[in-house]
Amino acid sequence: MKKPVRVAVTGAAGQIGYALLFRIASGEMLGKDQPVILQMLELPLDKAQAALKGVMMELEDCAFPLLAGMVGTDDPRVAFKDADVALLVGARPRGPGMERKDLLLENAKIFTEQGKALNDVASRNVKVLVVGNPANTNAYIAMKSAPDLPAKNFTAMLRLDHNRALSQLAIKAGVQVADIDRLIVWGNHSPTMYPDYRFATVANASLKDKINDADWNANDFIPKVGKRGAAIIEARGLSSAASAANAAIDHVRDWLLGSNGKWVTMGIPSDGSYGIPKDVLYGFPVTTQGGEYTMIRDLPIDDFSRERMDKTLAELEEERAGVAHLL
Ligand SMILES: NC(=O)C1=CN([C@@H]2O[C@H](COP(=O)(O)OP(=O)(O)OC[C@H]3O[C@@H](n4cnc5c(N)ncnc54)[C@H](O)[C@@H]3O)[C@@H](O)[C@H]2O)C=CC1
Ligand SMILES: O=C([O-])CC(=O)C(=O)O
Repeated sequence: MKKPVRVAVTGAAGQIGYALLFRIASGEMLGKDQPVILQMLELPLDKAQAALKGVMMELEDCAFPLLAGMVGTDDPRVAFKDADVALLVGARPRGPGMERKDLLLENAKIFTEQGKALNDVASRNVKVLVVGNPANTNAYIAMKSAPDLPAKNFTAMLRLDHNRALSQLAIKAGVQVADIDRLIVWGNHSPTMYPDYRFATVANASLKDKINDADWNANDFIPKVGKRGAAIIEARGLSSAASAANAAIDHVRDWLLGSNGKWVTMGIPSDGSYGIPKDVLYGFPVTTQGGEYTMIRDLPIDDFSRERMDKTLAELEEERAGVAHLL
């Protein structure tokens, strides 16, 4: 029997938590032979803690053979103690009359505190995925608040955008999702993101040549992927949850177990590549192996792409400036 992996999940009683925890406990994230200990954080409010208790009762009722232990808490230092993986899902949602700036500042407080707690008590090689919005900037704040941990271990979730783009491309080209490789989503997890299939292949042929529709790319595909989150809210009255949990599982599974040469998108701190300033948490194409990711470098960037990559960068720089005084 392998040694259990400690997985911390914040916002554990929320929508995404409910779609995520059961799949982690069943082995879909770390493998069907890998025991896990779930360390779940919720707000110190009676309602949130009661809901968390209910989720833990249901986890118990599943009798998952791989679930080696559970902790439910309102204290980040308990939730992150010795954590090998931390999924930071809980965040402050936008309230009535709240400006984007207020939302940033409220979340900055949460992610400063959680970054510090990770710095103090998590495994020295903890792999962090930030899902809670604004995900890139929250990940940046947590990274800056954890100076003793490797900066490269702080990532933001662009995988839902990547998966959304994959499905739209497969529908348009009449091909299977599984046959598409080399897709990228550059930038921020926001409508400014740039899904880019210039290098994408399907069965080793160019997907762009197969689609051959620049107007669809600019006026249909890019805005549709960018605004998909809003379209789900409009349709469901609630934001994406099962698909977000699924993307979180894909992100961590590929990071830890490898992408087998496939390109995947991760929000990672820039090393200065592609003119993205160092440390900006930006969606980049990577391959993964043995718990490490490697950025795909030196891809040619045309004018159309440069303009979009700079626009999403400008938004991230603005978010970063808005919280700079707290870091
Ligand atoms: N990066 C991405 O692709 C996506 C990100 N999201 C974001 O994920 C976040 C969670 O979404 P849902 O689960 O639908 O929201 P939700 O509101 O259903 O659940 C969030 C949970 O987090 C808890 N929480 C809030 N602050 C916390 C804190 N400081 N510590 C611990 N727990 C805390 C709340 O009590 C709540 O139970 C939101 O910020 C949402 O915008 C959602 C979909 C996709
Ligand atoms: O827009 C939201 O609140 C949820 C989200 O990030 C998405 O679905 O991409």
